[in-house]
Amino acid sequence: MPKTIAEKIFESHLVDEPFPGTKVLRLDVVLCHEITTPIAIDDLVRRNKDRVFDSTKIKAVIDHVTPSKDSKTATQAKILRDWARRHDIPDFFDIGANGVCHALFPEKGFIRPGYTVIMGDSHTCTHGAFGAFAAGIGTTDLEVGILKGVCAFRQPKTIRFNVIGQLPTGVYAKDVILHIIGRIGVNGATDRVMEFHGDTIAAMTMDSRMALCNMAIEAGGTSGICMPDMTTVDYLWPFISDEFESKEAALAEYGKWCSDPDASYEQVIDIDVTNLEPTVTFGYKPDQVKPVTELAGTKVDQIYLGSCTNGRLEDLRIAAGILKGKKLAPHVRGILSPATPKVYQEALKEGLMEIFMEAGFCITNPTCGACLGMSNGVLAEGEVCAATTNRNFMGRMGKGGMVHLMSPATAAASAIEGVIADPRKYL
Ligand SMILES: CC(C)[C@H](C(=O)O)[C@@H](O)C(=O)O
Ligand code: SF4
Repeated sequence: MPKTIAEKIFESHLVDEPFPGTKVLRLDVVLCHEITTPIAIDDLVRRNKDRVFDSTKIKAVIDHVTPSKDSKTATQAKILRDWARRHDIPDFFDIGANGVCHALFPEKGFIRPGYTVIMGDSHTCTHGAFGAFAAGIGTTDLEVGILKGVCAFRQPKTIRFNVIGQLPTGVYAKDVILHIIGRIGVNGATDRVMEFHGDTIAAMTMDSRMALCNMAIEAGGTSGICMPDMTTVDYLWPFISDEFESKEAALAEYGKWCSDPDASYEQVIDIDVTNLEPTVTFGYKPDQVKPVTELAGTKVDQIYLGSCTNGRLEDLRIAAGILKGKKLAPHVRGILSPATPKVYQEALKEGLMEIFMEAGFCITNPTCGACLGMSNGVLAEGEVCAATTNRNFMGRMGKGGMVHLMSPATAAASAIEGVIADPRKYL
């Protein structure tokens, strides 16, 4: 019987089916950060179950608030740090080596096609860019995952998105996903896998595919998934070259995880991007989107470049390309949080950081930072931020603050003008 990628992954990882439709899957990796994991750790300790199923399959990072800003966040970091040391978790990333989880873990080669991945974080769907089934889960599931290396899921239904056409100049993966969310709504894919196909996706880099899959959850999606292809293999090659004789051999193996051409879907949605415009949110829900031309001129106080959506090297290159030789508008603050130390270093080497600094940006260490309004750029009441992040909920970046989600290009153009601006005139 033809199968979708999620069906193949479910079948190959099935451990138990305690109730019809509820599948207990073996986990390939359990990812952890310092906001949600300490709650699970404390509970496991309290119940005398302070164990881990396999320390090599657990990856942990302090990323949300780092360096810690107060006693509470310092304690959260300490609980995670002590736990990682206690259990000899080899892949633990502390200050100096840390970065935003959904950028750092793929960059380290921890995610592979066909994997099952969980994390106590809603943007875990990002990792589906590699052809993995990756889902954000709650504390109880995280505890079970840490302890037993399994997680129970309902067999998800899949919505297939056929994305076709060449992206116009100034239009990126972020615009595509904002457009999709705008079209199907914040509940449009609730409890569904969002499968991305088509020549537009095939032409995307892994950085772009991660930006795309990252926001599946903003439409309610459990996981966003792209089919593994040569782009996936190229990205992973430094980590897998010992396992395969050639890239073609790796592709042959990973290609097994692609959905069968005649697999059945709950829904198929066709998206032609040929005439897509740079897209920006205007409200407090990620599905409230408009073409940038309709929002151009909206005054902003802060520009934020970063996050697990758009804090990768490709994003910094795009923004720097627009900002080169230009300055921030006088009334605007610019904050850049590179997603990982590697992104930071590469951007330095390429001269991108100089461009940002010359433009007047403040560059922070790699962190979630302002994205969730906990540090490094919280907005004051009534302030407006043009952000490359993924959530515009009321108060997300600070009480009474307003967030407009957009691509790094649109954010860079807005930085120059001090109002939401169309990036196409700079390209
Ligand atoms: C802190 C964490 C639980 C949260 C999430 O799961 O999404 C955060 O990453 C966010 O983006 O709001
Ligand atoms: S960058 Fe933002 S959205 Fe991503 S994990 Fe961190 S807080 Fe959540």
